[in-house]
Amino acid sequence: MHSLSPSPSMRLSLKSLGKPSPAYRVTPSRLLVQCGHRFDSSRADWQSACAILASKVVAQQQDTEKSGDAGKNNIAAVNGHRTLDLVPIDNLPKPLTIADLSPAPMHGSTLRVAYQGVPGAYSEAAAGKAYPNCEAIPCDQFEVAFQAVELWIADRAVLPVENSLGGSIHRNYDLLLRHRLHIVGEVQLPVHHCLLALPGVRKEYLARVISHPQALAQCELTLTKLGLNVAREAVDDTAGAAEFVAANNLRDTAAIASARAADLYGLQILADGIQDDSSNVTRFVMLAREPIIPRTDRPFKTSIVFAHDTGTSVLFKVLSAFAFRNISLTKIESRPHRNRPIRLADDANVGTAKHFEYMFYVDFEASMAEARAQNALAEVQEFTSFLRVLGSYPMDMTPWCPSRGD
Ligand SMILES: O=C(O)C(=O)C[C@]1(C(=O)O)C=C[C@@H](O)C=C1
Repeated sequence: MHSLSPSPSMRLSLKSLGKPSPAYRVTPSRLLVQCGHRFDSSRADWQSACAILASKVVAQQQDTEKSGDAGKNNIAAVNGHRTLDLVPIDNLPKPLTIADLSPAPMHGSTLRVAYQGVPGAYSEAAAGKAYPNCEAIPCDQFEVAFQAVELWIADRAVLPVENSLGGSIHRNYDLLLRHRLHIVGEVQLPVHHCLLALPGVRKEYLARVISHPQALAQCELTLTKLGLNVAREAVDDTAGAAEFVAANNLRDTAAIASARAADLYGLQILADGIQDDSSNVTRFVMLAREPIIPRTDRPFKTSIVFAHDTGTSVLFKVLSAFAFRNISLTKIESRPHRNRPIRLADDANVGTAKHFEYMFYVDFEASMAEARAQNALAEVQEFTSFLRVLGSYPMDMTPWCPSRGD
C-alpha cells in the first residue's frame, strides 16, 4: 500500500510519538485548534502542543501539592495546642459517584480521540459520532492511534474493525491483541462514498482511482459499471487519497472519499453514492486505557479472544457454552496464532499433519455483569489455553438510517 507523500496535513506518526519536541513554539490557546479538527500548522507544532499539555498536567499537580503545603500552614497554635483552621465547606472533597469511575480526560473537559487518517476520513466521522464535540486527532497508522492512547496523548482511539461489504479489518484485530487497551464502546457508521476529482476533470480523463483498500473493495462493481476500467491504487485512507489528488494537481486521478473530503480539499464530486450496496456500514470500536463497568440496564456486547487447547471438537464446545445459555454470537473471526502458528500431529502410518493454529475473536450479546456471561466464560476457560476479555460495552442501537451524501 502506498503511503502518499509529501502530505500537507498533519498526523501523528510513530516517529513523532517517539521523539520529544525540540522547542515549545505554540501557546496553550492554540492547542485546541491544533489538537482538534482544524489543522493548519506543522507536525513540530503539534508535538510542541502535546509537550505543553504534558507540562500543564505536571504544573497542575505541583499547584495541588503547593496548596497542600499551604493547608499545613492553616494549623495555628491556640493556648499551646495546635488547632486546624476551619476549611470552607466548598473545599471539602466530594464523594466519588459511579460517573467518576469511568475514565475521564486528564486535561480540561474536551476528550481527545485518536483516529487513523486525515480530516475527512470516515474514522474522523466515527470519532465525532462516538464522542460529539471531541478533539479528533489524526494518526498516520492504526498502531499510532493505539500508542497515542497508551502514552496519554489521546484519551480514546476509534478504529474500524469490520465493514458490511469489505469484511474485517484484520490489522486492528491483531493490534487489539498486541496492545492492552480495552473496548469501551462501538459505533456503526453508514459509509457513503463519492468519486472525487479536480474541478473540470471528466471521467474520460481518468487513468487511475486511488483510495483505502476497503473503499476500493466497497465500490468495485460500481466503478466497473461507470466504465472505469482503470488502475486502482490502495493508499492509507480515503481522505488522504483526496488530499493527494488535490496537493499534486493530478488531473488523471480520482479518489474515493467522503463528500466532506471533497469540501476540505477543494475537489468536485464526479459520482455520488458509489458503494456497491446502499446499506454500506462500517463498525468501529472505541478504545480506552481502562475498561468501563459493565451494566445490565441496556443491551451490552462483550468481545473476547481465545486460543483453543488440545482436544477434539474444542471450537464446538466453546461455542456451545454460549448457545446453551441463549447468548447470541454476533461475530467470529480467526487470525493466525503468531506465537505458535503450526501444530504437528504425527501418524506413524500416514505422515505428519500440519495444523494451523488460530486466535479466535468472538463478540456476543451479553454484559459481563450478567451471571450467564460469567458462567459461559468460566466454561470457555476449560477448553482454552488463552482467554482475554477485550471489553464489555454498550451496543450501538441507533435507529437504522442508510448512508446519505452529506
Ligand atoms: O479511510 C478512511 O476514511 C477510514 O476511515 C478507513 C476505513 C476502513 O478502514 O475501512 C473506514 C471506513 C470505510 O469502510 C473505509 C475506510
